[in-house]
Amino acid sequence: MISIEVTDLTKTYDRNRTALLGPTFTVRPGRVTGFLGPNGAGKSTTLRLLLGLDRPDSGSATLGGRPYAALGEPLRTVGALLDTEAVHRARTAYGHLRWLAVSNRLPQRRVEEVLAATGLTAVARRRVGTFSLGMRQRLGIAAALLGDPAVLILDEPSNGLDPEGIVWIRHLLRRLAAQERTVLVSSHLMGETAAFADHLVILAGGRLLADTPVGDFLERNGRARVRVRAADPAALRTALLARGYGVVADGDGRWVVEGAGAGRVGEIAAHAGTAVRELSEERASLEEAYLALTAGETDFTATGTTGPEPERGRAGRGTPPPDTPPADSDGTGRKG
Ligand SMILES: Nc1ncnc2c1ncn2[C@@H]1O[C@H](COP(=O)(O)OP(=O)(O)OP(=O)(O)O)[C@@H](O)[C@H]1O
Repeated sequence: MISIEVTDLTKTYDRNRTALLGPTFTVRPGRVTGFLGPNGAGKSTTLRLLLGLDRPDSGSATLGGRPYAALGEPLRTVGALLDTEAVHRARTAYGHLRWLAVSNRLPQRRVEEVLAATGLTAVARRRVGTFSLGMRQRLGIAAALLGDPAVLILDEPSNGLDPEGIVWIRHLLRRLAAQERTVLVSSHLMGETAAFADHLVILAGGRLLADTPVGDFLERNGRARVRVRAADPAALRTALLARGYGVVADGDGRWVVEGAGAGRVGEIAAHAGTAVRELSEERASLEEAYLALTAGETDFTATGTTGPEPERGRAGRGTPPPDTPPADSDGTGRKG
C-alpha cells in the first residue's frame, strides 16, 4: 500500500502568481479522497508536481516516500488522468493503450482488460479523434488503470460522462478504494464528490483549508436544519422567532428552521401548545458546507443571493441561541 505525501509544498510561477504556499497532507490507501478548492486554489499544480511534470520551489510531493522521477516503472505505481486531450487523435483507442503498454513493459492482456473495465471494447478500433468527450474520458481512465497501480490520481473524472457513466465512475472509485488503493480525485462537482469520497483535502489560495473525513466536515461546516409542520403554524413561527431561530416558509404551512435540531423544535412546539404534524431533520449538503468554508476564498465570487434569507426574531440578530437538546437526547440534537 502506498500513500501520497505532500509536505510544505511551494511553487511560484512568477512574482504575482504563487500557486502553492506550503500545504502538508497525506492521502491514504483504502479510501477515496476528494481534492477540492476554488479556481486557482493550486490543485492542478499539486497534481503536476506529484507526477513529476514540474518542480517545486521547496517542499516535496512523494508516492510511498519517493518522488515520481525515482519510481522504477511509474505506471505500475501510479495511474493518472489529467488531460483527456493528451492522446494522438489519429490513433485508435486500442493502438493508444497498446503503445502505452509496450513502452512501459506491461503485459498485452492488460489492454483488453482495461478496455473491458471502461466499457470501450466495442469502440477499441475507432480513432480517438472521433470519440465524444465521455469516451475520451473513459480512455483516459483506461490508461490510468493499465499498470494496475496502487495509486490513482484523477482530475475531474466525471467530466463529460452521461448519467450512466457518472454512476459507473462512482462505483469504479469505490471498488478501487475497497481494493486498498490510494485514490485522489479532484472535482468541482460537490454532489458527485459526496457520492464517492470518504475523505476531503481542500485547498484555497495555495494553502490547506481542510483535511478531514466527509462526515466530520459536514458536521462542522453544515448548519442543522429542520422541516416542521404544526397544527398552528403561526403560533410555532412566533415561538421560533422569539427564541432567535431563522424561519423560512416552505409551503403548505411548513417551516424550515435553521440552526436547531429536531428535538429543540419539538420542544418549542410543545411550549407553544401546538401539535407537530411533520418533523424531519436535514443534513447539510456537501455543496453548502463547502461554500460555507470557502466563502471569501475565491477571487471569482459573484454577488447576489441564492435563496430566501431566513426571517429572524430580535434574539436571532447576532449569535443564534445554543440548541438545547431534550433530556433524553444523545446530546447532539440530531436523530441517529
Ligand atoms: N503554467 C502556469 N503559469 C503561470 N501561472 C500558473 C500556471 N499554472 C497555474 N498557474 C497559476 O497558479 C495558481 C494555481 O493554479 P492551479 O491551476 O493549480 O489551480 P486549480 O486549483 O487547479 O484551479 P482550477 O480549479 O481552476 O483548475 C493560479 O493562480 C494559476 O493562475
